[in-house]
Amino acid sequence: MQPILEIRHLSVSVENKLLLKDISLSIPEGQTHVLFGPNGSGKSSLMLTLMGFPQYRIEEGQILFKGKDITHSSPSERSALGMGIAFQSPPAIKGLKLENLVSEIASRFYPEFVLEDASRELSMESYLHRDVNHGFSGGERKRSEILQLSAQNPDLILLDEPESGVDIENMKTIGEAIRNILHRGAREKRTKSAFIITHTGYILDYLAADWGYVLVDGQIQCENNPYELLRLIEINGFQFCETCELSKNKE
Ligand SMILES: Nc1ncnc2c1ncn2[C@@H]1O[C@H](COP(=O)(O)OP(=O)(O)OP(=O)(O)O)[C@@H](O)[C@H]1O
Repeated sequence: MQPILEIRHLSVSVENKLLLKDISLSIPEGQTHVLFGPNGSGKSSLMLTLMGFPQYRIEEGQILFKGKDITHSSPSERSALGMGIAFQSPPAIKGLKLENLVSEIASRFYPEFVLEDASRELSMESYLHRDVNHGFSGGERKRSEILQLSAQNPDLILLDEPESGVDIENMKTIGEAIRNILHRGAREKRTKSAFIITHTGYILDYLAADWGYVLVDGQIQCENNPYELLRLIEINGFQFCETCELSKNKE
């Protein structure tokens, strides 16, 4: 089956500093893959590169989405093709009501979206009239991000640390909402796909993750079952990658 996302030998720089080195991976349609790695290893940079943010300069390699070469496509072209992202630290937008933003997203991407149901699911009803993320707490910003993703209904969901700043109760709300987006329309076709950055792995309690990678210093050090990788990281830290038997990349 054709992968929904394929990254081939991708190297990326920001401000003349090489951040990502020779990254190759492939996410089959319907699968959820996970990206682990220490702070500053380049995880967010990879997500933002995938979404097409122009400050991330592609030095080498290719990104294919649904078989189409999107290496040089704009973020709006990528979202039109079915790619969506929830940021690690979503920005506030003064003067734009959350309800108007979400309705606009739904009208462009997913007209079947029912704002009332989705905002109830995420306990966001009382935030709809407020400016997007303005004065929102960390957890409220995350729920606002997932509401926007829900209205976009993308085929590939990029999630940058969905747990950060979220309490345990809200983690359940967010985890279940993400799972519902992934399974939406599952009767007609396969589950949607996701690529998720996580430090704690809490989100993995709500999703069935298929594969995981450990990124260290801009390179994928090893890859394998994500639950096993998380267990090893918890016990040994990221150093285990250097000698790990799980590595598929090593000669
Ligand atoms: N736009 C940018 N301009 C300058 N430096 C950048 C930019 N984006 C990323 N970097 C640098 O690239 C490195 C990797 O950052 P990145 O945010 O991708 O790491 P990360 O693995 O997501 O870290 P964390 O787990 O702390 O979120 C960092 O040293 C960061 O300062």
